[in-house]
Parts: sequence; C-alpha cells; structure tokens
Amino acid sequence: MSQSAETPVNVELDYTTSCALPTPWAQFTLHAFVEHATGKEHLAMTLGDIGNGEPVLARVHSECLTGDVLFSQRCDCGAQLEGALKKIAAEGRGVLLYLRQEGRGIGLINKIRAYRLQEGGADTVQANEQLGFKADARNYALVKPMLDKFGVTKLRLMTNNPRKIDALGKLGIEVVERVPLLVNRNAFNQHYLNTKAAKLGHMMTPTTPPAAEDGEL
Ligand SMILES: Nc1nc2c(ncn2[C@@H]2O[C@H](COP(=O)(O)OP(=O)(O)OP(=O)(O)O)[C@@H](O)[C@H]2O)c(=O)[nH]1
Ligand SMILES: [Zn+2]
Repeated sequence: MSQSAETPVNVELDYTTSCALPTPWAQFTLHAFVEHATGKEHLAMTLGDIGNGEPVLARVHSECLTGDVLFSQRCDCGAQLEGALKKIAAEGRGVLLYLRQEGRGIGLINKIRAYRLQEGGADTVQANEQLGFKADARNYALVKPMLDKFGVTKLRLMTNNPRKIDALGKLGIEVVERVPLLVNRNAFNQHYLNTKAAKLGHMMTPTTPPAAEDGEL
C-alpha cells in the first residue's frame, strides 16, 4: 500500500491499510477504516478497477454476527453477504462495504434482546420499539468517505431496501440501478422477511409458505 493510501480521507474516518483477501469466489482486496467517534473498524472489499467512473456493482452490508458468521437462519444476512460477493466475483469488478452497524444500529446485545422479545410474539419492528429504539437506527454517513477513497460515485446497488437507496442519495451517492438480492426463505426467517416487506418497505414479495421461487442469489 502506498503512503498516500494511509492518509485520512476525512475527519470522521481514517483509512488505515489493506491486504489481499482470497475467498472461494475471487481474490478481493480488503481495506480497513477506523471511525473516529466510535473507534469502530469498518471494512471494504474491492475487486477490479472501480475508480474509472463507470457505475460499480456494490453492496452496503450491515454487520450481522449471528447471520454472517454463526450461520443463523433467523435472517437473510449471511446468504446476502455470500450472494453479493459471488455476484461481484462473477463480474470481476465491484465493492462490498461491511459496516459495523450490528442489529440495524442497536448493537449485538440489544439485537439478542430483540430476538428474545420476538420469541415472545413481537415482530422485528415491535421488538426494537419495546427496547426504546427506532425500527432502524442505522446511519450511512460513512459510506460517502469510504466510496470517495476509491473514486466511486455511481452504484449498481445490491439491495431490497428502498430506505437505504434514499439515504445514499441524500449523501450525494448516485444509485443508477437497484440489483435485487433475494435469498431462500426458511421456516425461521419467513416471518422476519414478511415483516421487512410489510413494515420496512423492503422490495420482496411476502409469502406464507417457504417460496422456492425466491431462491435466486
Ligand atoms: N434490531 C434487529 N436487527 C436485526 C434483526 N434481524 C437482523 N438484524 C440486523 O439487520 C441488519 C440487516 O438489515 P436488513 O433489514 O436485514 O437488510 P438491509 O441491509 O436493510 O437491506 P438489504 O440491503 O436488502 O439487505 C443487520 O445489522 C442485522 O444484524 C432483528 O430482528 N432486530
Ligand atoms: Zn442478520
């Protein structure tokens, strides 16, 4: 990594360093940022020439330790993470930002508390509210300096969440295309996915039985 790559990108976030990251699908470059206010370590995985001005296939992924690492079937996060990396690898070009905004911004312990409330009958939105949080407490402000670091301004964003597209637009990031990122439903996540569609506006078709046709990654 060159000396200039070690230069802070702005007052909120420092770019620290990078390394090669071989995965089953491609060899990405892993970049590490540190947020000043919280000390949180945010990551980017890049592939190919993403700074040439052409729209970039991108995923802005929110941390989900239970889904991304521990194979939880309660949500669709792990499958979306894998699906996004596979799509970027297939194109040979893209970026995945891994933001440390666990539990839609309420943190891991509170997410586990929210899961416990869901076991008592609350849905994912009600559980957050019973704990005194907004349904979605995320802030995407860090996305702009992270993308600026790579010279990326236009995204083909892999998401089902229209609020994420709006939030990025307000930061001056142009989402020129939404790329759906649908995953398999199972007996454990179908209520969660239906609630996301009904209450959080996610662009998925709510269904009652597991829907094999939603199996595209
Ligand atoms: N508070 C809370 N957070 C959850 C729950 N299930 C998943 N999460 C978190 O939700 C975040 C992912 O948000 P999602 O709503 O699944 O997806 P999204 O990023 O908004 O939208 P997509 O781009 O379509 O994936 C991660 O930070 C997860 O840890 C839950 O029941 N309660
Ligand atoms: Zn999850």
